[in-house]
Amino acid sequence: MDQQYTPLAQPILYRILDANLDRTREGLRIIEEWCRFGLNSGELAEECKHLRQEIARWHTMTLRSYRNTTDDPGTELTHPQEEQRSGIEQLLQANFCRVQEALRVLEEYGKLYHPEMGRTFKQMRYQVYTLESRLLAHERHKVLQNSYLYLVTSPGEKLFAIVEAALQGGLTLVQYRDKTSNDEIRLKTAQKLCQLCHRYDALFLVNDRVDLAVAVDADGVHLGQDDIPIQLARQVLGPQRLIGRSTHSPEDMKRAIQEGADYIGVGPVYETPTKAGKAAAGLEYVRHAVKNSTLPWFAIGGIDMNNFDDVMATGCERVAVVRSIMNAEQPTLVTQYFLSQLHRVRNLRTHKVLPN
Ligand SMILES: Cc1ncc(COP(=O)(O)OP(=O)(O)O)c(N)n1
Ligand SMILES: Cc1nc(C(=O)O)sc1CCOP(=O)(O)O
Ligand SMILES: [Mg+2]
Repeated sequence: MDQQYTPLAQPILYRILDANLDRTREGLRIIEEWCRFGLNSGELAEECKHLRQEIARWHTMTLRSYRNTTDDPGTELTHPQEEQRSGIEQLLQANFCRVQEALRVLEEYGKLYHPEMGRTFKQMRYQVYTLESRLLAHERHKVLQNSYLYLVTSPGEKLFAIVEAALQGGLTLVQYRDKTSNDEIRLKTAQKLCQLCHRYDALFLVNDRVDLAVAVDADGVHLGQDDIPIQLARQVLGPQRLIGRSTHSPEDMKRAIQEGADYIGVGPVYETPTKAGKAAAGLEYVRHAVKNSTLPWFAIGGIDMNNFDDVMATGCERVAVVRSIMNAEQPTLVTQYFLSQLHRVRNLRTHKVLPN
């Protein structure tokens, strides 16, 4: 592999290759740690390890012997953003970016070193793009699986303050729902909410609007029965974003599962002014979901602290609310209350104190 290209370029070329082989291995190691300890995904961790091993094969003693860290001006160059990360998502994104850039360098300069190197690193760059997509999808599904409370927002002056207060209370799933504003406002609001949610490592979905979800790089979209088909939304959003579907009957549920939704809404449990004129599907439909839903599902519609125990008595384990949090005097406390009750019921069921 240590084939000489031109005597003059060799030390420079070797230093470039050494530095970028190091960069890819380090970046992949950081990603691998998250796959292993954060996501508990042996499969993804194994893929990172495999890539690192493949890279190590090219990182020969000869290339390493050209390293000269003391004279490298690049070691002093850091960007302020490198010193702070707002959350795991940003940390992963920064490291994927670093790995992909370094792979591109290896692909180009590698051509001057060995004909096989350019091809290998080109292939690896595409493998890393796919890994990034799979990891993102895995990450989103994992947060969804662990989310038991879902806040669906309503417009208002205190929107951002309320959502942040709920996030501080431990909320991990937020849907932006605004049926009245114009698109300019919707876009700006969705952008801000998306950033806010991601700062707290919470998922951010957009109600109805696939285009807005893509525009702000949201984690997914929530579609009603009258919105576009799931297959079409999937084509636009790709496999790594989440798609939720409202269901109001056993037939809706069956169809949403068949069509590939990632989660469903089950309701309205009670009649609610938030969706005035819509008849309640009732607790009977919630019981149907307990027995039949193979997807994560959220009971929604008129749920508050007073009727929460009745909803949970059906066997339900996830709820979505609008007014209970958006109209609360203390959204952090209400969020904490819901989350602690949802956790308590799950614990009692696990220990068979309550029936499943
Ligand atoms: C979690 C969740 N479930 C159901 C709905 C209702 O969606 P949809 O039927 O599309 O009605 P609108 O919200 O668009 O009025 C939801 N938004 N979220
Ligand atoms: C937006 C929405 N969708 C529903 C459904 O059943 O699909 S019920 C609902 C409104 C939920 O608001 P609140 O918590 O204020 O009652
Ligand atoms: Mg809708």
